[in-house]
Amino acid sequence: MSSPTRVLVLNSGSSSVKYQLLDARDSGRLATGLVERIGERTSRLKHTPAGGESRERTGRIADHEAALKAVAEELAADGLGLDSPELAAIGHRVVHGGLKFTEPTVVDDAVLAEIERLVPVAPLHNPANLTGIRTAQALRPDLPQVAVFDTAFHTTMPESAARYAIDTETADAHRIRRYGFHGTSHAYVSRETAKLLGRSPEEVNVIVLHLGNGASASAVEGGRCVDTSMGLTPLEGLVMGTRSGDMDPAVIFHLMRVGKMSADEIDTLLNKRSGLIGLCGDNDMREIRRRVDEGDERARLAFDIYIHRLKKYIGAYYAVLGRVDAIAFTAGVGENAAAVREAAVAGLAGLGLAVDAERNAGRGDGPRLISPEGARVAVAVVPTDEELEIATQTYALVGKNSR
Ligand SMILES: Nc1ncnc2c1ncn2[C@@H]1O[C@H](COP(=O)(O)OP(=O)(O)O)[C@@H](O)[C@H]1O
Ligand SMILES: CC(=O)OP(=O)(O)O
Ligand SMILES: [Mg+2]
Repeated sequence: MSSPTRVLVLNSGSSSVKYQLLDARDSGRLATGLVERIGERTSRLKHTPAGGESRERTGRIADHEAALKAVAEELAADGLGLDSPELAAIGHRVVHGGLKFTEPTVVDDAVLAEIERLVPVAPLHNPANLTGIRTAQALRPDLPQVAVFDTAFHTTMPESAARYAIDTETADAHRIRRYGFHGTSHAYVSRETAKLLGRSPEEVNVIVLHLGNGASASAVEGGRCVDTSMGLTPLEGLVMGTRSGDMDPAVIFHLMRVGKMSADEIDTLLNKRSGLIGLCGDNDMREIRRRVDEGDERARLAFDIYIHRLKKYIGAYYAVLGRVDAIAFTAGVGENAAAVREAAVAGLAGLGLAVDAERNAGRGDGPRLISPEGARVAVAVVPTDEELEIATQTYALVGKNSR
């Protein structure tokens, strides 16, 4: 038999698991799916086999281990079970890899220990990633498990961008620096943007705006990341669905001293009850736009704060790069919310930035330009595909190791 070519990719979030089974030879998808609201009574698993009808399971799925077992059952029902000899590896998105992991890595006990050590700086993400890996190991102990790190793409940032201006000894003692996240997406989208322009990644400077529930911006110079908006943890930077992004760090001391809140309470406040949901009670951009259109003032202000921050990062990264060839909008909000894209570049004609209203309102599956004909800077919608990128990297590593 020829060597196996299929890769199962697991993207385990704090309360969700996204997965895809792909054939690495042709990037073809055999099945995709999502488990949402893990741990709640209203959990939902949606499984879609390639070319077939989607199936749904509802009802409580207690934890990530149960979620993965349910995923394995759904795959088995399509004859794509984890016991398949055609499976070459399982690829995992791991959010925090610190500075150690600059490349995709086959998981062993030392790698697991390092991911565990980084839990305090990625408390929403790394624990779920670990459970995903351990459950997959238990289901297929013979298969290579490959970790693909969100932080890897950002390890090229110069020290001037990566360091905070705090006491160096203290920073070094606690490994405090800016790591950046969503790197797999920033890498993929910046390359796809170059392709859209008909140029090689080395030739172009791109600002990537990854706007999902978590959101981050990056400045990519000739294919290398030179700055990004998330820092030690995925809390810094843009306004997000439930996270505050940038603010004066003294807000924390004030809440401790005057608000009598504990560190854990403030952590929860800033990570889970801030951002759009803290500002207006909704974190879904569709709902916020609907409310704005109805004249809701709180939703309007939340939207304006979100856009103001985004615009500041566009300006900052324009300055960091000096020359910008393209701005790429990606992830759930970036790919779908025309109103966000329009507002983010409104008034920036002086920087060569504009969107064409008709192009911006249009839809399409692949990467597309939304700037006017002949614009100095291309503005584009470039769908991200973290799962495909993880599968490609996983297969490249496993293939290399087996040769
Ligand atoms: N049609 C749409 N219009 C506006 N926003 C959308 C649309 N579809 C999805 N979104 C936004 O995308 C977000 C999810 O993005 P996604 O990249 O899937 O996030 P994550 O990977 O962090 O879960 C949702 O919270 C929602 O606000
Ligand atoms: C790192 C991060 O914020 O990831 P997500 O957007 O999936 O929450
Ligand atoms: Mg995401």
